[in-house]
Parts: sequence; structure tokens; C-alpha cells
Amino acid sequence: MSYNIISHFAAKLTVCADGGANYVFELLDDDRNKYIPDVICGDLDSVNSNAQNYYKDKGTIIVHKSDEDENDFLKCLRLVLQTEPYRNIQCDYIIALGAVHDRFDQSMASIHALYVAAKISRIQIILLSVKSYICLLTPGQHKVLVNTEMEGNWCSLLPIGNKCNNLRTTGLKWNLPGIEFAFGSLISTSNAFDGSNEVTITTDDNVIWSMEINYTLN
Ligand SMILES: Cc1ncc(C[n+]2csc(CCOP(=O)(O)OP(=O)(O)O)c2C)c(N)n1
Ligand SMILES: O=c1ccn([C@@H]2O[C@H](COP(=O)(O)O)[C@@H](O)[C@H]2O)c(=O)[nH]1
Repeated sequence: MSYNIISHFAAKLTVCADGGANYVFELLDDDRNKYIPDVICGDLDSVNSNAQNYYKDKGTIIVHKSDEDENDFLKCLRLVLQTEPYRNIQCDYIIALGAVHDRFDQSMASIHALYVAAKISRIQIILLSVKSYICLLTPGQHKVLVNTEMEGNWCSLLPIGNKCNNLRTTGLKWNLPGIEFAFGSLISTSNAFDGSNEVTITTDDNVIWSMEINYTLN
């Protein structure tokens, strides 16, 4: 079963990272009037004048951040998490569409952004690619409910950027027993659910959880 992700989630704030606005503009076509981003943020070297002028006329705030040390996605996250008035918005999740896509470097920059954001805020940030749900699990106990009918067949745990010495799971076909978990020794890809309604993950260090997810955009 597939869910329409745009109508499924009612976002309190929508932010486009620079050229992401072009994508939304093109994708929504006749429906674009229904989904006006609140903010377009970034170095603004990619958003085209059609999209920028259209959204500006509809009240979208344009935030130009010209520095070349962080990508536009991280600039957007900082805007939302660190600046007034956005940081006062109460929300459960930040969902990012398109931050893991065709460019490997930008996809890794999006993963990096999760680590940076975790130092600023406890809000869970979820990256959605065409088929994947990706989030950072920080040290502690986590529960992933896997009975929403949006899950697909595979899931994975990746210790990107650090090693976990004590990562334990339940609910997986190949559970992790708390042995060294690191690139070069052991990682967990192509894992699967064992049929329980939830997966539990207890970890002593950061680890990236991802799983297949089925949804549509329009
Ligand atoms: C160590 C280091 N490597 C690389 C860069 C260059 N750099 C990092 S983020 C960034 C901005 C990227 O802009 P964005 O519009 O998000 O991505 P683009 O599509 O231009 O690649 C740049 C230029 C840097 N500042 N420092
Ligand atoms: O393949 C990609 C391309 C882009 N991103 C993210 O979008 C912003 C804006 O990209 P521009 O091409 O500069 O408009 C970029 O900073 C990335 O955060 C991406 O994730 N993957």
C-alpha cells in the first residue's frame, strides 16, 4: 500500500532548500497554489526566477545565506532549529524530502546534517528518499513501530562516522548482540523484520536507521 505523503502530513512549516523550490514548482503543476512553501533558503544559485517570483508573490519568505561552508539543507535546518520565530514552533518531526537523491556527496552531506542537528535539538529528523526512510538514532533506547503498512521489506543499521560498542536490537531477522559494530568490522544492511510490531534498538553511540518505505508524492 502507498500513502500520499503530502496530504498525509500536515506540516506546520515548509522550507525549500534553494533549487528544491524548482522541484516543488514543477511537480505540483496545476496544484502548486495548494502547497506554498513558507520559506526558500540557501545560497539561491539554483532556484529559478519563475519559481522564486511565483512563491514570493504568494508570501514565501526568501532567506539568502551565501556562505560556502554548509550546504543548503543544513542552512535550512539551522534556520528552523536555531532562529526566531521558527525555533519556537512545536513539532514532533522534521521530514526532509529529496535530501538523499542522485548526488552521493549531497546525500552524505544530508547524513552529516543529521549529526549536526542532533547537537542543536532533540527533534527527530527523517530523510525520505524515493524508497527509503532514514534517521539518526542517538545513544539510548529507541522503538520503531513497524505496523503502519508503509514499511517495505528491508531495513538497516549503519554506524556512519563512529563505532558502536554496544548496539542491541530486537524485532529483526538478524538481531545485533552488542559486539563491535563499525565499518570495517560489522554493519547491518539487507536486514528484515521478524514479524513483531516493533523493533527496539539500544545503542551506546550514534547509528543511522533506514528502512524501505512506500509512499507517493502526488
Ligand atoms: C572542507 C570544505 N570542502 C568543501 C567546501 C565547499 N562547500 C561545502 S558546502 C558548500 C556549499 C554547497 O552549496 P549547495 O548549493 O548546497 O550545493 P551545490 O549544489 O552548490 O553543490 C561548498 C561550496 C568547503 N567550504 N569546505
Ligand atoms: O542531489 C542532490 C541535490 C541537492 N540536494 C540538496 O538540495 C540543496 C539545494 O541544491 P541546489 O542544487 O543547490 O539547489 C542542496 O544543498 C542539498 O542540500 C541534495 O540533497 N541532493
